[in-house]
Amino acid sequence: MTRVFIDGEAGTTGLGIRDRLRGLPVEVLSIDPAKRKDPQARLEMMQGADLVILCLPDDAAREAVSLAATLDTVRILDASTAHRIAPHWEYGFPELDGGQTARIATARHVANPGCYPTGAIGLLRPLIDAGLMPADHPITINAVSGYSGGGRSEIEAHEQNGGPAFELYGLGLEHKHVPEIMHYAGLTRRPLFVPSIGHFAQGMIVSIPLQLADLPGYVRISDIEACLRNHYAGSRQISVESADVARLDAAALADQDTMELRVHGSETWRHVVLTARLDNLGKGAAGAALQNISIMCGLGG
Ligand SMILES: NC(=O)C1=CN([C@@H]2O[C@H](COP(=O)(O)OP(=O)(O)OC[C@H]3O[C@@H](n4cnc5c(N)ncnc54)[C@H](OP(=O)(O)O)[C@@H]3O)[C@@H](O)[C@H]2O)C=CC1
Ligand SMILES: CC(=O)N[C@@H](CCC(=O)OP(=O)(O)O)C(=O)O
Repeated sequence: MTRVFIDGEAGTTGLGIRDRLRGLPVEVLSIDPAKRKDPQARLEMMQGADLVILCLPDDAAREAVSLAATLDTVRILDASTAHRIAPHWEYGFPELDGGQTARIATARHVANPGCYPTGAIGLLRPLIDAGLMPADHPITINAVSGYSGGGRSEIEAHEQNGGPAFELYGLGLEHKHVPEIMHYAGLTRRPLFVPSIGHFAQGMIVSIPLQLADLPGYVRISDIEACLRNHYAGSRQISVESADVARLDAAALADQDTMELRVHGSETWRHVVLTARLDNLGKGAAGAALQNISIMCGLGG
C-alpha cells in the first residue's frame, strides 16, 4: 500500500487532502504536531513515505523539495505555487490534453494547479488548441473566490472580524497565477487578471468576457460550447453545463470536487462570457490533489 506523508497536514489544504484520502487504499503517515516545522523530523517522515504531498507556503515547499533531494525513490505532489512552471515538474491538470494523465502517472514531481488557473486554463486551453482563439488574443480574466482561498490569515479575518463583504485585490496586476495561466492556457499575450474575495467560505467563479467580433473568422457561441463539450467529453470532474441561467452562485459547488463550465452569450450582440465554477478547496486544491494522487498511485483518475 502506498505510504503518504502530508507536509502541512494541519493547514487548510492539508486537512482537505487528509479527509479525502480516507476513501483511498493508502497509508497516511502523520508527523508529531510539535515537530511539524522541524526539518529533521520532516525528513524522517519523507524517508518512510512513497509519496509526499506538500501543503505549505511556497518557501517551505521549496525547502521540502531540497530536503527530499537525497531520497531517490520518493515522489512529490506540491500544492503550492512554487513549482508549477518549473522544469522537470509535471502539471497536475489531467484534463489539459490527451496525454497529461499518462504523464502525471509516471512523473516523480507533480505540481497541483492553482485554483484560479484551474478555471482559466480549463476555459481557454481548448479554444486556443482548436484555433478558435489566437494565442495573442487580448483577454481579461475576472474572478471571485471564497475567503478560504487566502489560507488561515484570510479565514481568521473573515470569521473573527466579519468581512469585508467583497473586495478586489491584486490590483498591482502582478498576481502569482498569471505566469501559470499563460503557460498552460497557451497565451502569448499577458492577460489582465482581476481577482476578488467575497464573504463566503468556499467557492469560486472565473469569468472571461469575449467580443466574438474580435475573434478571427465567424465564431458562434455554439462553436465555443461544442469545442468545450468535445474536450471534456468523458471527464468525471469537468462538465459543460447549460448557460440558460440568469444568475450563478459562486458557492454552489462548495465541498464538491467538480468544475462546471458555461458559455453565456448573446448572438445578437456577438458577446460571450465564459464561466468556470468550482470550489477553490475542491477542484481548486484538495480535490485536484486527490485526483493526482489517485493517478500517481495507479488507482484511476
Ligand atoms: N487555500 C486555497 O484555496 C489553496 C491553497 N493552495 C496552496 O496550498 C498551500 C497551503 O495553503 P493553505 O492550506 O491555504 O495554507 P494554510 O496557512 O492554511 O496552511 C499552511 C500549513 O503549513 C504549515 N507550515 C508553514 N510553514 C511550515 C514549515 N516551514 N514546515 C512545515 N509546515 C509549515 C502551517 O503551519 P502554521 O499554521 O502553524 O504556520 C500550516 O499548517 C499554499 O502554497 C497555497 O498557495 C492551493 C490551492 C488553493
Ligand atoms: C482568495 C485568495 O487569496 N486566493 C489566493 C490564491 C489561492 C491560493 O492559495 O493559490 P494557489 O492555488 O496558487 O495556492 C491568492 O490570490 O493568492
